[in-house]
Amino acid sequence: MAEEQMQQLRSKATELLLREEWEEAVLAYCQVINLCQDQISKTQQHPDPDHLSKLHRSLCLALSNRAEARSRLREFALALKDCDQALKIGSTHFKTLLCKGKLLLNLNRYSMALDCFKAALLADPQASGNAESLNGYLEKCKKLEFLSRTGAFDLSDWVVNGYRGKPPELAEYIGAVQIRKSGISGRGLFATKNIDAGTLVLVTKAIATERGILPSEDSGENAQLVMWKNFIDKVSGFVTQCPRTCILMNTLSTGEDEEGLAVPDISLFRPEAEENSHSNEKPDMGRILSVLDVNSLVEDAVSAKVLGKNSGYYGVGLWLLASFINHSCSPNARRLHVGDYVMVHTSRDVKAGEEITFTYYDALSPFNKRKEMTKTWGFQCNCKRCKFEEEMCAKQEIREIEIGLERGMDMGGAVYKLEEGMRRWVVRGKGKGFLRASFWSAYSEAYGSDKSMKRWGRRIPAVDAAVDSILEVAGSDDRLLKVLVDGLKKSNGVADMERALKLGRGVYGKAFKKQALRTLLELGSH
Ligand SMILES: C[S@@+](CC[C@H](N)C(=O)[O-])C[C@H]1O[C@@H](n2cnc3c(N)ncnc32)[C@H](O)[C@@H]1O
Repeated sequence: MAEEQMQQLRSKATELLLREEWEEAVLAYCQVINLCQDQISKTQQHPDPDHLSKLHRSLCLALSNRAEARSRLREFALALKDCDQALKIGSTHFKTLLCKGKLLLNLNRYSMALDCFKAALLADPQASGNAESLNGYLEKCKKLEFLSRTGAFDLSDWVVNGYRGKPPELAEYIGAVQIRKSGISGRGLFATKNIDAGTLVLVTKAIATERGILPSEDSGENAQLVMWKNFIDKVSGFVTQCPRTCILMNTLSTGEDEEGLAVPDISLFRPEAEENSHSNEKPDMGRILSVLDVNSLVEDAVSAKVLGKNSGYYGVGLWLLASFINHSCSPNARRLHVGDYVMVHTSRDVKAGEEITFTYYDALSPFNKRKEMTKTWGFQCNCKRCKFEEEMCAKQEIREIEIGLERGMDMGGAVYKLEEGMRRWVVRGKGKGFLRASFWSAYSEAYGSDKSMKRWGRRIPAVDAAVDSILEVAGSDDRLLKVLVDGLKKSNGVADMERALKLGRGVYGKAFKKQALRTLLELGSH
């Protein structure tokens, strides 16, 4: 009687699994598992000595199938628990090892996933007819584990081929950085050694992203609200399913009392970090909302580039480790979005011990405008440039230039007035770069206008000198790059190509060979 019932339940569960009705399949397998466990506890009374091992086999398979269904529902933690329980019964159960490997791979735990796939191959060298896919997983794990260890990403072919096909496989990577207390606010990310411009400091996959095309009516505000709601749902769903993500989310700032926050060890964010699944940290919805408010990033921002399929969309996401990067108006890093990954690289040379920063808003704008923008972000910028410019911007001439620019003043004249002012106020070194960055729009317009250059060209600095001084304090930026690239195009590439490529590396990072970088800069292949 019980055997018949078991048979029926098993058939029903298998059918649901085959029909890919995952939620129903989970429920059906729960019944099979309960029945198996119940029978196992009563087996002493059974006449057939093989009965117990049969029941164990059934239980192992049911747990394995429930794990598969749960993994499709993205209930990763529960699926992993099922796998572990199944492997306790049959440590070489092929299907379970394969499922566990895939789950670990999904959670970016490459070495552990590799161990599972290797064990699966050992358990069944024919891979139950799945040899091709098992070998595929083994290769993928090895490659991702290598990338994660070395950071040797290369997106060149994909770029040169016009982003055709899927973006290349990326992996979690942490470069020469650590989390420390920051002089800017709370915690920040710091270089542990000297780093060249364009070097990757981290690559990480989003906890969740939400993308859409914003309609032009009401400037897409309603669509943005709907997206934001979907995004919150995705994040909270994932945090509820995955205890590790919950623990990591709880290390992020809510914007309140940042000075009192603990400094987590960066190794916590490494893919091979110990799982502390016994932790009973629970997601708190109010906290999640504040964390998202403070740490979410918009893909298409001034300090970012979006490559490939997601470039036509408005996208928002949460990338855990990137959330420790503070804003500076004198940034030294930028980010690149590829699929659900963010790649953060330095945009100028960085010294050991220096804080890694990018801009949350446009750093090539005047102090007062930046001050307004920080208000929408809910903080007051404490960076060195703001401290310097706060004093400078009290000067009457600077105010006059700001007002003049708003009223359509001749840009060459504005640049001349600022340069004269800096000479009189004895502004030196970085100070010049700071103020030129603030009024970059005037400089770029003046340099781009023949009329303006005819009148002011001899009295204002050469374009190279202005660009260099801004680069030194604000790192590479598209707009600085554009001036150089336009110059290169005008001179048919006779001008300094190496210099443009160096700047290009600051904007795009070093994951591109020369030819790909030229494609990105739209310079063809000279
Ligand atoms: C994404 S978090 C950056 C990491 C954060 N400092 C922490 O300890 O987790 C953003 C928050 O950091 C603070 N912050 C970032 N840049 C800042 C700056 N330049 N000046 C003042 N506060 C800043 C603000 O409180 C902001 O809401």
